[in-house]
Amino acid sequence: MTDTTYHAASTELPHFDDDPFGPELLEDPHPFHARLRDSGPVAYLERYGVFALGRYEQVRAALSDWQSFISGAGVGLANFRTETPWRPPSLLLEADPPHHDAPRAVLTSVLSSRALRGLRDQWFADPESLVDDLVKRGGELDAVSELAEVFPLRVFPDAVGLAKDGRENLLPYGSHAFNAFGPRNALVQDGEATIGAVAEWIGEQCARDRLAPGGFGEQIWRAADRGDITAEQAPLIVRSLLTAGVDTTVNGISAVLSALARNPEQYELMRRRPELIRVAFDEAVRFESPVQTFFRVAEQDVSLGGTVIPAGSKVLMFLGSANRDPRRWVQPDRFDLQRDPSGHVGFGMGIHQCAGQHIARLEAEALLTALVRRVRRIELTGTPRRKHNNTLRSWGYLPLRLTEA
Ligand code: HEM
Ligand SMILES: O=C(O)c1ccc(-n2ccnc2)cc1
Repeated sequence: MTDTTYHAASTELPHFDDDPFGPELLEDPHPFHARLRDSGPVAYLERYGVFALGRYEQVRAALSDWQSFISGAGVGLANFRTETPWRPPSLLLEADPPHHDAPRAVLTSVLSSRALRGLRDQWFADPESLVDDLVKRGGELDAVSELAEVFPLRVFPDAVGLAKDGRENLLPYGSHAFNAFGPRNALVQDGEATIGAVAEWIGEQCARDRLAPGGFGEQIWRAADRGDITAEQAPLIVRSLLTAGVDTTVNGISAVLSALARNPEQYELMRRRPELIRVAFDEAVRFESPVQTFFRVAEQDVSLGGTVIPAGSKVLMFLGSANRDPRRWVQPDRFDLQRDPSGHVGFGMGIHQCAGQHIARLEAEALLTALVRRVRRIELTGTPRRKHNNTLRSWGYLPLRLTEA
Protein backbone atom coordinates (compact mmCIF):
# COMPACT_ATOMS: atom_id res chain seq x y z
CA MET A 1 0.00 0.00 0.00
CA THR A 2 1.26 3.53 -0.70
CA ASP A 3 1.90 5.72 2.32
CA THR A 4 -1.16 7.85 1.40
CA THR A 5 -3.52 4.87 1.53
CA TYR A 6 -1.86 3.49 4.65
CA HIS A 7 -2.04 6.87 6.38
CA ALA A 8 -5.67 7.53 5.46
CA ALA A 9 -6.73 3.96 6.30
CA SER A 10 -4.96 3.94 9.63
CA THR A 11 -6.04 7.23 11.23
CA GLU A 12 -9.41 8.23 12.60
CA LEU A 13 -9.88 10.39 9.50
CA PRO A 14 -13.54 10.34 8.35
CA HIS A 15 -13.98 8.33 5.13
CA PHE A 16 -16.65 8.85 2.49
CA ASP A 17 -17.43 6.65 -0.49
CA ASP A 18 -19.77 9.27 -1.98
CA ASP A 19 -19.07 10.39 -5.54
CA PRO A 20 -19.02 14.23 -5.68
CA PHE A 21 -18.82 13.94 -9.49
CA GLY A 22 -21.75 11.54 -9.81
CA PRO A 23 -25.23 12.61 -11.01
CA GLU A 24 -26.82 12.50 -7.54
CA LEU A 25 -24.36 14.92 -5.92
CA LEU A 26 -24.04 17.09 -9.03
CA GLU A 27 -27.83 17.49 -8.90
CA ASP A 28 -27.79 18.44 -5.21
CA PRO A 29 -24.41 18.62 -3.40
CA HIS A 30 -25.71 20.30 -0.23
CA PRO A 31 -26.57 17.27 1.94
CA PHE A 32 -23.14 15.77 1.23
CA HIS A 33 -21.43 19.12 1.91
CA ALA A 34 -23.13 19.28 5.32
CA ARG A 35 -22.06 15.71 6.18
CA LEU A 36 -18.52 16.46 5.02
CA ARG A 37 -18.27 19.67 7.09
CA ASP A 38 -19.76 18.01 10.18
CA SER A 39 -17.36 15.03 9.91
CA GLY A 40 -14.36 17.24 10.71
CA PRO A 41 -11.84 19.65 9.14
CA VAL A 42 -10.30 17.03 6.82
CA ALA A 43 -11.82 13.88 5.31
CA TYR A 44 -10.85 11.20 2.77
CA LEU A 45 -12.80 10.24 -0.38
CA GLU A 46 -12.16 6.56 -0.96
CA ARG A 47 -13.52 6.47 -4.51
CA TYR A 48 -10.75 8.78 -5.78
CA GLY A 49 -8.10 8.41 -3.06
CA VAL A 50 -8.07 12.11 -2.29
CA PHE A 51 -8.34 14.24 0.83
CA ALA A 52 -11.39 16.51 1.05
CA LEU A 53 -11.91 19.93 2.66
CA GLY A 54 -15.49 21.07 3.25
CA ARG A 55 -15.11 23.79 5.86
CA TYR A 56 -14.39 27.45 5.11
CA GLU A 57 -11.36 27.59 7.44
CA GLN A 58 -9.44 24.72 5.80
CA VAL A 59 -10.43 25.67 2.22
CA ARG A 60 -9.23 29.21 2.79
CA ALA A 61 -6.02 27.93 4.41
CA ALA A 62 -5.26 25.62 1.47
CA LEU A 63 -6.02 28.35 -1.11
CA SER A 64 -3.74 30.78 0.72
CA ASP A 65 -0.80 28.40 1.25
CA TRP A 66 0.37 27.97 -2.37
CA GLN A 67 3.78 26.62 -1.25
CA SER A 68 2.27 23.63 0.58
CA PHE A 69 -0.77 23.17 -1.69
CA ILE A 70 0.53 23.51 -5.25
CA SER A 71 -1.28 23.93 -8.58
CA GLY A 72 1.58 22.82 -10.85
CA ALA A 73 0.62 19.13 -10.63
CA GLY A 74 -2.87 20.04 -11.85
CA VAL A 75 -5.95 21.56 -10.22
CA GLY A 76 -8.16 18.70 -11.38
CA LEU A 77 -8.16 15.05 -10.29
CA ALA A 78 -5.36 14.15 -12.75
CA ASN A 79 -1.90 14.37 -11.18
CA PHE A 80 0.42 15.77 -13.84
CA ARG A 81 3.33 14.06 -12.08
CA THR A 82 1.99 10.68 -13.15
CA GLU A 83 -0.57 11.44 -15.89
CA THR A 84 -0.38 13.30 -19.21
CA PRO A 85 -2.65 16.38 -19.22
CA TRP A 86 -5.34 16.35 -21.98
CA ARG A 87 -3.85 19.62 -23.24
CA PRO A 88 -0.73 21.68 -22.43
CA PRO A 89 -1.18 22.90 -18.81
CA SER A 90 -2.44 26.39 -18.11
CA LEU A 91 0.35 28.90 -17.49
CA LEU A 92 -1.74 30.42 -14.71
CA LEU A 93 -4.22 28.00 -13.20
CA GLU A 94 -1.85 24.99 -13.36
CA ALA A 95 1.39 26.79 -12.57
CA ASP A 96 3.24 27.76 -9.40
CA PRO A 97 5.60 30.67 -8.75
CA PRO A 98 8.00 31.60 -10.28
CA HIS A 99 6.59 30.31 -13.61
CA HIS A 100 3.13 31.62 -12.65
CA ASP A 101 4.33 35.16 -11.94
CA ALA A 102 4.77 36.78 -15.39
CA PRO A 103 1.63 35.31 -17.03
CA ARG A 104 -0.36 36.36 -13.95
CA ALA A 105 1.03 39.90 -13.99
CA VAL A 106 0.15 40.28 -17.68
CA LEU A 107 -3.41 39.01 -17.30
CA THR A 108 -3.98 41.03 -14.11
CA SER A 109 -2.99 44.14 -16.03
CA VAL A 110 -5.06 43.35 -19.14
CA LEU A 111 -8.17 42.47 -17.08
CA SER A 112 -7.82 45.10 -14.33
CA SER A 113 -10.90 47.09 -13.32
CA ARG A 114 -9.15 50.21 -14.65
CA ALA A 115 -8.56 48.49 -18.02
CA LEU A 116 -12.26 47.61 -18.13
CA ARG A 117 -13.45 51.22 -17.68
CA GLY A 118 -13.28 51.68 -21.44
CA LEU A 119 -15.75 48.81 -21.87
CA ARG A 120 -18.26 50.00 -19.28
CA ASP A 121 -20.39 52.20 -21.54
CA GLN A 122 -20.81 49.62 -24.32
CA TRP A 123 -21.29 46.72 -21.88
CA PHE A 124 -24.01 48.70 -20.11
CA ALA A 125 -25.73 49.66 -23.37
CA ASP A 126 -25.82 46.15 -24.79
CA PRO A 127 -28.20 44.43 -22.33
CA GLU A 128 -30.69 47.34 -22.46
CA SER A 129 -31.84 46.37 -25.96
CA LEU A 130 -31.74 42.69 -25.00
CA VAL A 131 -33.99 43.23 -21.95
CA ASP A 132 -36.27 45.66 -23.86
CA ASP A 133 -36.92 43.03 -26.52
CA LEU A 134 -37.65 40.32 -23.95
CA VAL A 135 -40.05 42.53 -22.00
CA LYS A 136 -41.85 43.70 -25.16
CA ARG A 137 -42.22 40.04 -26.19
CA GLY A 138 -44.24 39.40 -23.01
CA GLY A 139 -41.40 38.69 -20.63
CA GLU A 140 -41.60 34.89 -20.71
CA LEU A 141 -38.19 33.32 -21.34
CA ASP A 142 -35.68 30.60 -20.62
CA ALA A 143 -33.15 32.80 -18.82
CA VAL A 144 -30.32 30.36 -19.64
CA SER A 145 -30.60 30.22 -23.43
CA GLU A 146 -32.10 33.69 -23.94
CA LEU A 147 -30.19 35.79 -21.42
CA ALA A 148 -27.31 34.15 -19.52
CA GLU A 149 -25.87 32.45 -22.63
CA VAL A 150 -26.55 35.44 -24.87
CA PHE A 151 -25.17 38.51 -23.13
CA PRO A 152 -21.62 37.20 -22.31
CA LEU A 153 -21.31 35.88 -25.86
CA ARG A 154 -22.28 39.31 -27.24
CA VAL A 155 -19.70 41.28 -25.29
CA PHE A 156 -16.75 39.07 -24.26
CA PRO A 157 -15.53 37.63 -27.58
CA ASP A 158 -15.51 41.18 -29.03
CA ALA A 159 -13.49 42.39 -26.02
CA VAL A 160 -10.97 39.60 -26.63
CA GLY A 161 -10.83 40.56 -30.32
CA LEU A 162 -12.10 37.24 -31.66
CA ALA A 163 -13.27 36.77 -35.24
CA LYS A 164 -17.06 36.59 -35.68
CA ASP A 165 -17.15 33.05 -37.07
CA GLY A 166 -16.97 29.96 -34.86
CA ARG A 167 -17.90 31.57 -31.54
CA GLU A 168 -20.37 28.73 -30.97
CA ASN A 169 -17.27 26.69 -30.02
CA LEU A 170 -16.61 28.72 -26.87
CA LEU A 171 -19.29 27.27 -24.58
CA PRO A 172 -18.68 23.60 -25.54
CA TYR A 173 -14.93 24.10 -25.09
CA GLY A 174 -15.38 25.69 -21.67
CA SER A 175 -17.83 23.00 -20.56
CA HIS A 176 -15.41 20.26 -21.58
CA ALA A 177 -12.44 21.96 -19.91
CA PHE A 178 -14.37 22.25 -16.67
CA ASN A 179 -15.56 18.65 -16.93
CA ALA A 180 -11.96 17.59 -17.52
CA PHE A 181 -10.94 18.81 -14.04
CA GLY A 182 -13.01 15.91 -12.72
CA PRO A 183 -12.70 12.14 -13.23
CA ARG A 184 -12.99 10.72 -16.74
CA ASN A 185 -16.68 9.92 -16.26
CA ALA A 186 -19.54 9.99 -18.81
CA LEU A 187 -19.53 13.80 -18.84
CA VAL A 188 -15.90 13.83 -20.00
CA GLN A 189 -16.26 10.89 -22.37
CA ASP A 190 -19.29 12.49 -24.06
CA GLY A 191 -17.26 15.65 -24.61
CA GLU A 192 -14.21 13.80 -25.98
CA ALA A 193 -16.20 12.64 -29.00
CA THR A 194 -16.40 16.17 -30.48
CA ILE A 195 -13.77 18.22 -28.65
CA GLY A 196 -11.02 17.71 -31.26
CA ALA A 197 -12.35 20.14 -33.86
CA VAL A 198 -13.43 22.58 -31.15
CA ALA A 199 -10.00 22.55 -29.49
CA GLU A 200 -8.39 23.08 -32.88
CA TRP A 201 -10.54 26.17 -33.51
CA ILE A 202 -9.70 27.51 -30.03
CA GLY A 203 -5.99 27.02 -30.68
CA GLU A 204 -6.19 28.83 -34.02
CA GLN A 205 -7.88 31.88 -32.45
CA CYS A 206 -4.92 32.40 -30.13
CA ALA A 207 -2.60 33.29 -33.04
CA ARG A 208 -1.71 36.98 -33.19
CA ASP A 209 -3.03 37.50 -36.72
CA ARG A 210 -6.51 36.28 -35.65
CA LEU A 211 -6.88 38.84 -32.88
CA ALA A 212 -8.32 42.32 -33.48
CA PRO A 213 -6.07 45.26 -32.52
CA GLY A 214 -6.76 46.63 -29.03
CA GLY A 215 -8.57 43.53 -27.75
CA PHE A 216 -7.47 41.54 -24.68
CA GLY A 217 -5.83 38.97 -26.96
CA GLU A 218 -3.67 41.41 -28.90
CA GLN A 219 -2.77 43.20 -25.63
CA ILE A 220 -1.34 39.87 -24.41
CA TRP A 221 0.75 39.64 -27.60
CA ARG A 222 1.94 43.22 -27.04
CA ALA A 223 3.16 42.12 -23.59
CA ALA A 224 5.29 39.54 -25.44
CA ASP A 225 6.68 42.33 -27.70
CA ARG A 226 7.72 44.15 -24.50
CA GLY A 227 9.38 41.02 -23.16
CA ASP A 228 7.01 40.74 -20.17
CA ILE A 229 6.25 37.19 -21.39
CA THR A 230 7.62 35.09 -24.26
CA ALA A 231 6.01 34.69 -27.68
CA GLU A 232 5.48 31.00 -26.84
CA GLN A 233 3.50 31.92 -23.71
CA ALA A 234 1.22 34.50 -25.39
CA PRO A 235 -1.13 32.08 -27.22
CA LEU A 236 -1.52 29.90 -24.12
CA ILE A 237 -2.51 32.92 -22.04
CA VAL A 238 -5.07 33.87 -24.71
CA ARG A 239 -6.30 30.27 -24.48
CA SER A 240 -6.92 30.81 -20.76
CA LEU A 241 -9.27 33.66 -21.61
CA LEU A 242 -11.14 31.57 -24.17
CA THR A 243 -11.45 28.65 -21.75
CA ALA A 244 -12.52 30.66 -18.73
CA GLY A 245 -14.17 33.68 -20.21
CA VAL A 246 -17.66 32.51 -21.10
CA ASP A 247 -18.90 29.39 -19.34
CA THR A 248 -18.07 30.90 -15.96
CA THR A 249 -19.97 34.16 -16.45
CA VAL A 250 -22.89 32.35 -18.10
CA ASN A 251 -23.29 30.35 -14.89
CA GLY A 252 -22.62 33.34 -12.67
CA ILE A 253 -25.43 35.24 -14.38
CA SER A 254 -27.77 32.22 -14.25
CA ALA A 255 -26.98 31.94 -10.54
CA VAL A 256 -27.90 35.54 -9.72
CA LEU A 257 -31.08 35.41 -11.86
CA SER A 258 -32.16 32.16 -10.20
CA ALA A 259 -31.51 33.54 -6.71
CA LEU A 260 -33.41 36.78 -7.41
CA ALA A 261 -36.37 34.89 -8.89
CA ARG A 262 -36.61 32.69 -5.78
CA ASN A 263 -36.28 35.70 -3.45
CA PRO A 264 -38.58 38.40 -4.92
CA GLU A 265 -38.22 40.55 -1.80
CA GLN A 266 -34.47 40.72 -2.49
CA TYR A 267 -35.12 41.82 -6.06
CA GLU A 268 -37.47 44.55 -4.84
CA LEU A 269 -34.85 45.68 -2.30
CA MET A 270 -32.25 45.83 -5.09
CA ARG A 271 -34.63 47.93 -7.23
CA ARG A 272 -35.07 50.37 -4.35
CA ARG A 273 -31.34 50.37 -3.62
CA PRO A 274 -29.40 49.86 -6.89
CA GLU A 275 -26.13 50.17 -4.96
CA LEU A 276 -26.86 46.59 -3.87
CA ILE A 277 -26.43 45.34 -7.45
CA ARG A 278 -22.72 44.61 -6.96
CA VAL A 279 -23.42 42.87 -3.64
CA ALA A 280 -26.09 40.78 -5.38
CA PHE A 281 -23.59 39.21 -7.76
CA ASP A 282 -21.02 38.37 -5.10
CA GLU A 283 -23.77 37.02 -2.83
CA ALA A 284 -24.95 34.84 -5.75
CA VAL A 285 -21.37 33.62 -6.32
CA ARG A 286 -21.17 32.75 -2.62
CA PHE A 287 -24.63 31.18 -2.56
CA GLU A 288 -24.39 29.10 -5.76
CA SER A 289 -20.59 28.90 -6.23
CA PRO A 290 -20.65 28.53 -10.04
CA VAL A 291 -17.16 27.02 -9.72
CA GLN A 292 -17.66 24.30 -7.12
CA THR A 293 -14.31 22.61 -6.69
CA PHE A 294 -10.63 22.70 -7.42
CA PHE A 295 -7.79 20.37 -6.38
CA ARG A 296 -4.30 20.95 -5.06
CA VAL A 297 -1.35 18.59 -4.43
CA ALA A 298 0.48 18.52 -1.08
CA GLU A 299 4.04 19.56 -1.93
CA GLN A 300 5.33 18.03 1.30
CA ASP A 301 3.73 16.38 4.35
CA VAL A 302 1.46 19.20 5.51
CA SER A 303 -0.53 19.49 8.72
CA LEU A 304 -4.07 20.82 8.33
CA GLY A 305 -6.97 20.66 10.78
CA GLY A 306 -5.06 18.21 12.97
CA THR A 307 -4.33 15.81 10.10
CA VAL A 308 -0.99 15.28 8.35
CA ILE A 309 -1.66 15.11 4.60
CA PRO A 310 1.19 13.09 3.04
CA ALA A 311 3.34 14.65 0.32
CA GLY A 312 2.00 13.95 -3.16
CA SER A 313 -1.64 13.64 -2.05
CA LYS A 314 -4.41 15.26 -4.07
CA VAL A 315 -6.60 17.58 -1.96
CA LEU A 316 -10.12 18.46 -3.13
CA MET A 317 -11.35 21.88 -1.98
CA PHE A 318 -15.15 22.17 -1.93
CA LEU A 319 -15.55 25.90 -2.55
CA GLY A 320 -19.33 25.55 -2.67
CA SER A 321 -19.35 23.88 0.74
CA ALA A 322 -17.01 26.48 2.27
CA ASN A 323 -19.32 29.23 0.99
CA ARG A 324 -22.20 27.74 2.97
CA ASP A 325 -20.30 26.81 6.12
CA PRO A 326 -22.37 27.91 9.17
CA ARG A 327 -19.05 28.21 11.09
CA ARG A 328 -18.34 31.26 8.84
CA TRP A 329 -21.71 32.52 7.56
CA VAL A 330 -24.91 33.48 9.41
CA GLN A 331 -27.83 31.58 7.83
CA PRO A 332 -25.60 30.50 4.92
CA ASP A 333 -28.49 28.97 2.96
CA ARG A 334 -30.22 32.33 2.67
CA PHE A 335 -29.65 34.60 -0.32
CA ASP A 336 -29.37 37.88 1.57
CA LEU A 337 -28.36 41.19 -0.02
CA GLN A 338 -27.92 42.77 3.39
CA ARG A 339 -25.07 40.47 4.34
CA ASP A 340 -21.47 41.29 3.48
CA PRO A 341 -20.38 38.38 1.24
CA SER A 342 -16.75 39.54 1.02
CA GLY A 343 -14.31 36.82 2.00
CA HIS A 344 -16.27 34.19 0.07
CA VAL A 345 -14.07 31.70 -1.82
CA GLY A 346 -16.23 31.61 -4.97
CA PHE A 347 -13.43 33.39 -6.86
CA GLY A 348 -10.73 31.53 -4.93
CA MET A 349 -8.25 33.29 -2.66
CA GLY A 350 -4.57 34.17 -2.73
CA ILE A 351 -2.19 34.14 -5.67
CA HIS A 352 -4.57 32.23 -7.97
CA GLN A 353 -7.64 34.30 -7.08
CA CYS A 354 -9.78 34.79 -10.16
CA ALA A 355 -8.06 37.01 -12.71
CA GLY A 356 -11.37 37.58 -14.45
CA GLN A 357 -13.50 38.56 -11.47
CA HIS A 358 -13.75 42.19 -12.61
CA ILE A 359 -14.99 40.98 -16.02
CA ALA A 360 -17.58 38.80 -14.34
CA ARG A 361 -18.72 41.58 -11.99
CA LEU A 362 -18.95 44.13 -14.82
CA GLU A 363 -21.07 41.81 -16.97
CA ALA A 364 -23.40 41.02 -14.08
CA GLU A 365 -23.64 44.68 -13.04
CA ALA A 366 -24.49 45.70 -16.60
CA LEU A 367 -27.25 43.11 -16.93
CA LEU A 368 -28.74 43.70 -13.47
CA THR A 369 -28.74 47.48 -14.05
CA ALA A 370 -30.69 46.98 -17.29
CA LEU A 371 -33.14 44.69 -15.47
CA VAL A 372 -33.88 46.91 -12.44
CA ARG A 373 -34.73 49.81 -14.74
CA ARG A 374 -37.16 47.86 -16.94
CA VAL A 375 -38.46 44.97 -14.87
CA ARG A 376 -40.64 45.30 -11.77
CA ARG A 377 -40.68 41.61 -10.87
CA ILE A 378 -38.81 38.43 -11.79
CA GLU A 379 -40.57 35.15 -11.06
CA LEU A 380 -40.15 31.46 -11.76
CA THR A 381 -42.77 30.12 -14.17
CA GLY A 382 -41.79 26.46 -14.16
CA THR A 383 -39.31 23.90 -12.80
CA PRO A 384 -35.68 24.82 -13.48
CA ARG A 385 -33.36 22.06 -14.62
CA ARG A 386 -29.67 21.65 -13.76
CA LYS A 387 -26.98 21.01 -16.36
CA HIS A 388 -24.39 18.66 -14.85
CA ASN A 389 -20.69 19.50 -15.05
CA ASN A 390 -17.83 18.06 -12.96
CA THR A 391 -16.76 21.53 -11.82
CA LEU A 392 -19.43 24.10 -12.75
CA ARG A 393 -22.74 24.52 -10.89
CA SER A 394 -24.94 25.19 -13.86
CA TRP A 395 -28.57 25.69 -14.86
CA GLY A 396 -29.70 24.06 -18.11
CA TYR A 397 -33.18 25.61 -18.10
CA LEU A 398 -34.51 28.55 -16.04
CA PRO A 399 -38.09 29.54 -16.96
CA LEU A 400 -38.78 33.12 -15.81
CA ARG A 401 -41.32 35.89 -16.32
CA LEU A 402 -40.04 39.49 -16.41
CA THR A 403 -42.87 41.91 -15.55
CA GLU A 404 -42.46 45.35 -17.11
CA ALA A 405 -41.85 48.17 -14.66
C1 HEM B 1 -18.61 33.92 -12.11
C2 HEM B 1 -17.49 33.83 -12.84
C3 HEM B 1 -16.20 33.20 -12.35
C4 HEM B 1 -15.95 32.43 -11.25
C5 HEM B 1 -16.93 31.95 -10.17
C6 HEM B 1 -14.52 32.12 -11.28
C7 HEM B 1 -13.86 31.38 -10.29
C8 HEM B 1 -12.49 31.23 -10.23
C9 HEM B 1 -11.79 30.53 -9.18
C10 HEM B 1 -12.45 29.82 -7.99
C11 HEM B 1 -10.46 30.61 -9.44
C12 HEM B 1 -9.31 30.06 -8.57
C13 HEM B 1 -8.74 28.80 -9.16
C14 HEM B 1 -7.72 28.15 -8.21
O1 HEM B 1 -7.50 28.69 -7.11
O2 HEM B 1 -7.18 27.10 -8.59
C15 HEM B 1 -10.33 31.34 -10.68
C16 HEM B 1 -9.13 31.60 -11.29
C17 HEM B 1 -9.02 32.18 -12.55
N1 HEM B 1 -10.03 32.79 -13.25
FE1 HEM B 1 -11.98 32.76 -12.79
N2 HEM B 1 -13.95 32.67 -12.38
C18 HEM B 1 -14.93 33.35 -13.05
C19 HEM B 1 -14.79 34.07 -14.21
C20 HEM B 1 -13.61 34.22 -14.89
C21 HEM B 1 -13.48 34.97 -16.14
C22 HEM B 1 -14.64 35.67 -16.84
C23 HEM B 1 -12.17 34.89 -16.50
C24 HEM B 1 -11.43 35.46 -17.69
C25 HEM B 1 -11.92 36.39 -18.48
C26 HEM B 1 -11.49 34.12 -15.47
C27 HEM B 1 -10.14 33.85 -15.46
C28 HEM B 1 -9.47 33.23 -14.44
C29 HEM B 1 -8.06 32.90 -14.49
C30 HEM B 1 -7.10 33.22 -15.64
C31 HEM B 1 -7.78 32.23 -13.29
C32 HEM B 1 -6.44 31.67 -12.85
C33 HEM B 1 -5.74 32.72 -12.04
C34 HEM B 1 -4.37 32.21 -11.56
O3 HEM B 1 -4.18 30.98 -11.50
O4 HEM B 1 -3.53 33.07 -11.24
N3 HEM B 1 -12.39 33.71 -14.52
N4 HEM B 1 -11.57 31.73 -11.12
O1 LIG C 1 -5.91 28.49 -18.36
C1 LIG C 1 -6.98 27.87 -18.42
O2 LIG C 1 -7.23 26.98 -19.24
C2 LIG C 1 -8.04 28.24 -17.43
C3 LIG C 1 -7.83 29.35 -16.63
C4 LIG C 1 -8.79 29.74 -15.72
C5 LIG C 1 -9.97 28.98 -15.62
N1 LIG C 1 -10.94 29.44 -14.70
C6 LIG C 1 -11.57 28.72 -13.79
C7 LIG C 1 -12.36 29.60 -13.12
N2 LIG C 1 -12.16 30.85 -13.65
C8 LIG C 1 -11.29 30.71 -14.64
C9 LIG C 1 -10.19 27.87 -16.41
C10 LIG C 1 -9.20 27.48 -17.33
